[in-house]
Amino acid sequence: MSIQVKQVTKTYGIQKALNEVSFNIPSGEVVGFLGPNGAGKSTMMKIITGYLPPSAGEVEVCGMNIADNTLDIRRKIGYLPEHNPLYSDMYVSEYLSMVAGIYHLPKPDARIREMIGLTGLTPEKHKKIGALSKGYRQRVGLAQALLPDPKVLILDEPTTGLDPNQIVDVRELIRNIGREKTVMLSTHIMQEVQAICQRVIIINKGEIVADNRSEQLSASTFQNEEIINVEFDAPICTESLSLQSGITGISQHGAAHYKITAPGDGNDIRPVIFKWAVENQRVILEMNRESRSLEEVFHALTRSGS
Ligand SMILES: Nc1ncnc2c1ncn2[C@@H]1O[C@H](COP(=O)(O)OP(=O)(O)OP(=O)(O)O)[C@@H](O)[C@H]1O
Repeated sequence: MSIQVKQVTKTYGIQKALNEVSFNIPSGEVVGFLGPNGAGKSTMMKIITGYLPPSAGEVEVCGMNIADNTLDIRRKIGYLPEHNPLYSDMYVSEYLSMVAGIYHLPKPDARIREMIGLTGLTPEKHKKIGALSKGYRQRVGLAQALLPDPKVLILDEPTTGLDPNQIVDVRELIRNIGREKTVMLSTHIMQEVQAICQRVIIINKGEIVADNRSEQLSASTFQNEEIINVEFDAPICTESLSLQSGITGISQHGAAHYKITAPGDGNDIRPVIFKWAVENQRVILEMNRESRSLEEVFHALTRSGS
């Protein structure tokens, strides 16, 4: 197991930022850590990387307890904090040399060249960091996080503030890195999770509210409801259809287009709709199960009051 978080609580004065949070991340998994503002994402990431101690609970990274092995663990973790702290007066190569020195890397020049290539910094490597665009500064942050060849990469909102082209590039970079390393990334962007992550953990008000494979999250969240979209050849009598067993609701969307709801109990409602259409001389032009977007899942799990 790469990361084991056991019953972690963190309080800042009277503010409880994390409340008995537990999860495990196996080696090689790319996990999206989602939550609204103030949910506790950055706090959790700072605790995993050893920059903040938990108030209670334990964290193990690569089998080592963070409280007893903070320095060893920092060598195993690459960390890109939310506000990527860089020295704007340093040149890209100079900054990466300094980071390599901190880690006592055996062949720093070769490794720096490799990371500059991997993160696409080659055309900008002779510039001062202060002269770089935000996207390239983010790449410098990723390059420093990757320099010691960490087993685990923790990325706090890695694409925030980037333009759409830079977002695509940095996502592609993270996807490639995720083939070899355990990656945990926080984000507010749902498409980012769908594009990069195999698994999603959603945190709200300091507590985990969902933890599932990306593709299963929707079904597990909306397990008590299924929606079928049906387009008939002409408007139908909804009262008649709603009397069929298993149908809990019908709403009209367009001339002959309906959303039909049924309990998500594993019973397929589509044959019932089909049979009703035949008996009532209606033709079904299109029928499909609606898949809920990750946005809807996020909203359902984290809207205020939940
Ligand atoms: N140093 C601190 N002192 C006091 N309270 C803090 C401190 N750091 C964070 N908090 C509080 O803890 C809670 C969790 O904050 P955290 O930064 O972990 O959330 P987040 O999910 O990363 O939010 P965002 O998406 O806005 O970055 C918030 O209510 C925040 O105000």
